[in-house]
Amino acid sequence: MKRGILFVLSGPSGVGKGTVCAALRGKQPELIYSVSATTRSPREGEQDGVNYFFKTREQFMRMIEADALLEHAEYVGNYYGTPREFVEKTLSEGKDIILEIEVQGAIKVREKFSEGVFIFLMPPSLNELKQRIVGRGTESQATIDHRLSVAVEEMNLLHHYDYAVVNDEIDQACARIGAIMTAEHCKRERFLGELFQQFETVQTAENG
Ligand SMILES: Nc1nc2c(ncn2[C@@H]2O[C@H](COP(=O)(O)OP(=O)(O)O)[C@@H](O)[C@H]2O)c(=O)[nH]1
Ligand SMILES: Nc1ncnc2c1ncn2[C@@H]1O[C@H](COP(=O)(O)OP(=O)(O)O)[C@@H](O)[C@H]1O
Repeated sequence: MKRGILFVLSGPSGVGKGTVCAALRGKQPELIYSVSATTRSPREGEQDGVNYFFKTREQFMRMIEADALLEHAEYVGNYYGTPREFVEKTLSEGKDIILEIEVQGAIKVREKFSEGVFIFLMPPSLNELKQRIVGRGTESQATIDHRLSVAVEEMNLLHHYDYAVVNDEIDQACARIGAIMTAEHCKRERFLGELFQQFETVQTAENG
């Protein structure tokens, strides 16, 4: 059976990964989303099992020991990780999956899934990135400062990715990601091999 494609959407905090992913959900209903585990406390309105699987540090450490995470990373004082089994099951069922994760984790996933498609979401400018982190209003000033300094370092990791997408307007960013997904499907279409064989058979018969 044809395997699904693993897409990884990454980029600095505040660039709009969550917003773009939520918009993509509406536009690409067949795409499956990986729900991460985290030790971060839930924000208002976040639900366990929907936004994240919220774990204590002990529970998270047990998941690491049991090799239940495809990758994990510490980010601004909390742990985040991708549950392995769900990703592997989805891909083996021939469905595409998208991981919305920070850059260290994305680089670790690349080591295991070199055939994955890695997309780096870029802010239109550093100033706009600052505005988005502050404007979201979910973090304390100290966390905002920490996230901003991490974001500047994260921008240097762009070369690890297959594509860079600027998130200027949400709809446009989604359209660019949709175009990448279509192109990656075209690259991998296995039926093209069969089709080609049919032509070859006809050609051989005609020539013979
Ligand atoms: N490595 C890794 N990063 C993750 C995972 N899940 C979420 N993240 C990233 O962790 C960072 C912090 O996430 P969060 O606290 O929800 O804040 P926000 O995404 O910036 O609103 C973001 O860059 C997320 O994309 C994961 O499973 N693994
Ligand atoms: N294209 C955009 N234009 C303007 N604001 C945006 C855009 N994308 C995201 N935002 C805003 O930026 C803030 C950070 O977005 P979020 O999706 O939480 O980022 P991330 O998941 O990368 O940390 C949110 O307040 C969101 O509404």
